[in-house]
Amino acid sequence: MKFICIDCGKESSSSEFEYHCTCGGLLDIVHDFQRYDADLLKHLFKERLSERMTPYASGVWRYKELIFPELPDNCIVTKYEGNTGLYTSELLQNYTGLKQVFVKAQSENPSGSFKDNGMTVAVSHGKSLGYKKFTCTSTGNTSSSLAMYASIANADSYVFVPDKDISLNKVLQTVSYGAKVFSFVGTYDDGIQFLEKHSNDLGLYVCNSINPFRIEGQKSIIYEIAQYLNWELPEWIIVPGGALSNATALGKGLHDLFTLGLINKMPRVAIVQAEGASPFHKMVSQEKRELTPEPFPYTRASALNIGNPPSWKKALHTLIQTRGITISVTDEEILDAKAVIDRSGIGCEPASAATIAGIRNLVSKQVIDKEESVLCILTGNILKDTDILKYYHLGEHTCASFKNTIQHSRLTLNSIRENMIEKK
Ligand SMILES: N[C@@H](CCOP(=O)(O)O)C(=O)O
Repeated sequence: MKFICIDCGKESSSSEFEYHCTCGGLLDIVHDFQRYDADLLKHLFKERLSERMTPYASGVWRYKELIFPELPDNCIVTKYEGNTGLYTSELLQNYTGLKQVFVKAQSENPSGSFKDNGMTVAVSHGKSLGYKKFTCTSTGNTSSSLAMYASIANADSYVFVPDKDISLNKVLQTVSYGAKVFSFVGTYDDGIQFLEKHSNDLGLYVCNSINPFRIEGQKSIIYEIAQYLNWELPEWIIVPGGALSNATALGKGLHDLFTLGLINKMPRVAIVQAEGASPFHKMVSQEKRELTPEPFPYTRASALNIGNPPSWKKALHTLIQTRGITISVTDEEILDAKAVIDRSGIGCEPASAATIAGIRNLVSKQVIDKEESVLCILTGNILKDTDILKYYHLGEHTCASFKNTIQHSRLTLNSIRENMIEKK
């Protein structure tokens, strides 16, 4: 394994682990895949599906050879993450206008978000280097995931969360797993800059997605999708875009699968941002070469409250290699799409629903054809943000196409029953 700077191309070896190159660019991990044969890999990954309670039962470590082959098994910190469901529903088909629409529910991960796929690898790497103190800045999913794995590794976690516009549920989850949580004035972007400057002095191992091991782990999401679908991917894969680690890992995973001959066609990728936090979409749609940070990002999909996504260059690479596109959607579109995902029995946090909202939009503009097959990645669990559920179902939200109101009345159970019999 080697580290290559995505800006200047400088190579460094795995013994000199840093998050950045000396030029300031982010690092990418490059493996030697020459030695692998596609059929042997398929066979190995299939055999491991019958593992139980071993690291290889994990939907991440099943693919260890493609993620972190050098890691000794006794350093693996796992909660058997991955192995999440792939679903479709008639409601989603009707809502998007597509005949074939799948969702991959990373929301079913142990801490309730896709971050677990990357976090198991980052914390395992940190452990292998002897770290006992882990850190991140977060809108709440990264922090919950880190806090959970750090506790399993018998280590400490120090988490920095913005003091507003994030979900309290996620902060409470983080605290409950045992993290020391610091609430600060500023955004995720300020937190990243702080950690980039000070984590080394503080002896902290950073678990945000500027850490390339996070990206290696998150690649497993598309590996798993490909394996479930017998190594034939849909024509489109859609992801929400905040810090852009999801889009980065997707592009890298697709590149691996294609290079190894595990798939023979690249799907197209669409990255969906929330209108109030869409610096990447603006850059792409205006054909600019540099991202202009947004100092005050705001969306109700709080996981996407990011104005200066650190991985934008890596995500741009994903777009280039997949003939990908970007789009932004309003909070209203996100919440209506979320209601449909929830009503389908799948459920998700608001950020995830940006995908379905994006698809609906792209289908109506005929960018995605109704006959094409589409899959989107759901990032977080329905209970990650209960304030939004209250707002949508009990509040003043009026434009919901699936408004699912709770019957509020002072009726006795008997009179409710009589009412129901009458309506039958
Ligand atoms: N929504 C994320 C923010 C991005 O975090 P990172 O792990 O990609 O650095 C969160 O849950 O914090």
